[in-house]
Amino acid sequence: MSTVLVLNSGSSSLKYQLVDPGSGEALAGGMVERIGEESGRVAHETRGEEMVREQPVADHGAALRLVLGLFAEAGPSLREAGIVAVGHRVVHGGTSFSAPVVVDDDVVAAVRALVPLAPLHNPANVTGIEVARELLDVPHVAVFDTAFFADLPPAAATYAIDARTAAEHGVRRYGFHGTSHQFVSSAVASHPAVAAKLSAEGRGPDTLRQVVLHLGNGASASAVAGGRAVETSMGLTPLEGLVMGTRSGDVDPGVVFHLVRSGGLSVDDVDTLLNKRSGLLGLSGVNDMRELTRLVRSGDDGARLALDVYLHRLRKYVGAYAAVLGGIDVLAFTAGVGENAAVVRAGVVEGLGFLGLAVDAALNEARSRGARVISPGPFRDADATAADRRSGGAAAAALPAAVPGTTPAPAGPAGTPLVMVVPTNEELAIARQTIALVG
Ligand SMILES: Nc1ncnc2c1ncn2[C@@H]1O[C@H](COP(=O)(O)OP(=O)(O)O)[C@@H](O)[C@H]1O
Ligand SMILES: CC(=O)OP(=O)(O)O
Ligand SMILES: [Mg+2]
Repeated sequence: MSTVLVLNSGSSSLKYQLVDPGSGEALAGGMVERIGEESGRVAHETRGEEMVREQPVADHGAALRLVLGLFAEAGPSLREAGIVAVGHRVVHGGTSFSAPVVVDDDVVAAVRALVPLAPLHNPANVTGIEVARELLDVPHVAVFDTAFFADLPPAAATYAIDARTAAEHGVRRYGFHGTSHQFVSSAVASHPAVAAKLSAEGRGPDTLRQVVLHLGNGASASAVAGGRAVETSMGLTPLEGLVMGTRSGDVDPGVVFHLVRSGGLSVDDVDTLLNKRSGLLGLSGVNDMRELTRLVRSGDDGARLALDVYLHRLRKYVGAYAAVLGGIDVLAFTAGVGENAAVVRAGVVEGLGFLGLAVDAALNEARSRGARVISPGPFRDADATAADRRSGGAAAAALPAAVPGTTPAPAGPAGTPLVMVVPTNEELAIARQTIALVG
């Protein structure tokens, strides 16, 4: 067996997974949280058993040493598991990287040079790579969040600001979460229900138009035409676009000038405000979608407004991307919120009936693993039908609606878009790209 250790180093966390790219199986995985804080925590899971430790973790070096210790103690042994490489998630690849690369000193220097464009993410990525190279004597591969979007059409990648200034400072739309958007859009394209739909319409896969919504703590949308990304909501940095857990997404840039000139905030203050104290957290006091929906159910007005702003932004993007694509065949939901929050999926689709989008309530609320169709109509897979039977009403209770309900468009046999839930697996995608390079 050949396995890849995948590392996703965040500013105060280290997520990891030992993956067999051949079978797709995760042999172990976990997360070190609150690195550099007074109280740290690590949870390591293997063979369905979780081992949790609460202890201070000084830095990313200490975090990785701790993780390697847990592999030795709780298994599996990295050597026996046949580790052949480490795959690193790197958030910003700038214009230097449009594909995975084997890490050497020059690559580390280039990732470090991109820190000003991703101050929240790239410093941790650099540290993670440096520490891992020291501790694990196997090839290391960097897989970039930006790569899938490296070839966006110029009209989508270009900001309408002075061209010379933009070029001088590398100002353009880069896009992020690309590993996830690529994984999900390709899972959509190879799904039997999608193949059946295209075949019924007499069309090839190169005509497939998808909108993918990656809704996690960070959130982004992409428009994918025939497998190629043609638009995405994150920009120069992962701050633009959708409303996120703690990030504002789109705001008028004038807000920044106003807060600096008249509000007495420094540029760093505004950076922190928009990245860490905005989004759902800024509007409602909580950034976790589970807590937010609980507050909405309890009648909390701030939470209701936060959810409405979140859903309004999503509907706006789906409509815009349908226009960019000249139509929509599949709307796919993924990541923590997209995969689990039926209420969010229903809330996005509500009001988009004019595009032919609709969800079947039972399918939407079924708890089911695996990629599945949740719209009504003929192109449903066996998995969805089974999920339908299993659901048995355990689904999320409907929330009080602020948006007037619209009647879903009747499901037509052909031409009607599918709404799907497609679990993302960035670790598997990184492991596969890593092994493809060094295997
Ligand atoms: N069962 C659930 N219902 C609603 N939201 C959920 C559920 N499980 C996870 N989430 C939400 O998913 C988000 C985290 O998504 P995730 O993709 O893990 O984020 P990230 O990788 O960016 O840390 C959180 O807002 C969390 O509330
Ligand atoms: C790029 C980005 O926003 O990543 P994350 O969602 O992991 O913060
Ligand atoms: Mg994520």
